[in-house]
Amino acid sequence: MNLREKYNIPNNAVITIAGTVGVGKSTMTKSLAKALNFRTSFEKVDTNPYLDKYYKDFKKWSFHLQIYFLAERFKEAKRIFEYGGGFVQDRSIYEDTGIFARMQYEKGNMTKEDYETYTSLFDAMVMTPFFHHPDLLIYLEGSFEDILARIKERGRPMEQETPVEYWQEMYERYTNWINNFQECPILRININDYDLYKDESSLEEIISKIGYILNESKAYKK
Ligand SMILES: Nc1ncnc2c1ncn2[C@@H]1O[C@H](COP(=O)(O)OP(=O)(O)O)[C@@H](O)[C@H]1O
Ligand SMILES: Nc1ncnc2c1ncn2[C@H]1C[C@H](O)[C@@H](COP(=O)(O)O)O1
Repeated sequence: MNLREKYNIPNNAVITIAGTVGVGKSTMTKSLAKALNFRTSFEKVDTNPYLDKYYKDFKKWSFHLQIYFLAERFKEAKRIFEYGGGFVQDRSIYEDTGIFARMQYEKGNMTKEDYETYTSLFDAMVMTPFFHHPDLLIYLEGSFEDILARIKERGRPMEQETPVEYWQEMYERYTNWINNFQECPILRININDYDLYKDESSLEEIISKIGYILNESKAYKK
């Protein structure tokens, strides 16, 4: 019996991994999908035509980048829908709107008109049949110092050159955002409580919690 069956996780479940930049979403997405035999949905970073430019000039590129991410997330939502679920997704669409777009608008790096265009496009997209809330959002959290160390260790040049205040503000926004998040069930995991590299059993513990929450929320929906 595999771990998905052992913990009674439906094979059409959609699990989204959320959390600030560098916290460990992609690493968790890969490990979890492998253990559950699910497909993965990743963000495009290396082939993103705006990301480098965005980090160099937020004001000029914020709107372009948000539209790009929104289009990508929508295509992924459609792909997940067409497969009928069974996915682990690296970052949710809610973070694009609730964290990044909002932050750049509030900092004056996106005009009111651009922000309204962006949010109306988002609202129209989530009304389509392709878009479903995830069955579970796993929120990865840790201390700001630990997360900053991971950004440094990963070493993407554009992120190294970004002032630490950007990461600090994002960290604080994430803390507020998750405390008010209500779109789907949440599992909060502290990055000090597992080690996917050295301790394989820590993933099973996470999967058992996922199974518990998914089955609880299923019972609640009945
Ligand atoms: N469980 C972990 N223990 C130690 N280092 C980790 C762990 N998960 C991720 N990392 C490291 O942290 C950095 C950021 O991880 P990544 O998964 O790319 O984060 P994200 O997708 O949230 O930006 C990478 O260098 C990765 O190797
Ligand atoms: N919606 C977004 N706006 C701005 N920047 C974003 C958005 N979504 C992701 N990003 C950036 C942050 C990182 O530099 C890369 C990849 O994110 P990660 O959290 O490392 O997976 O894209």
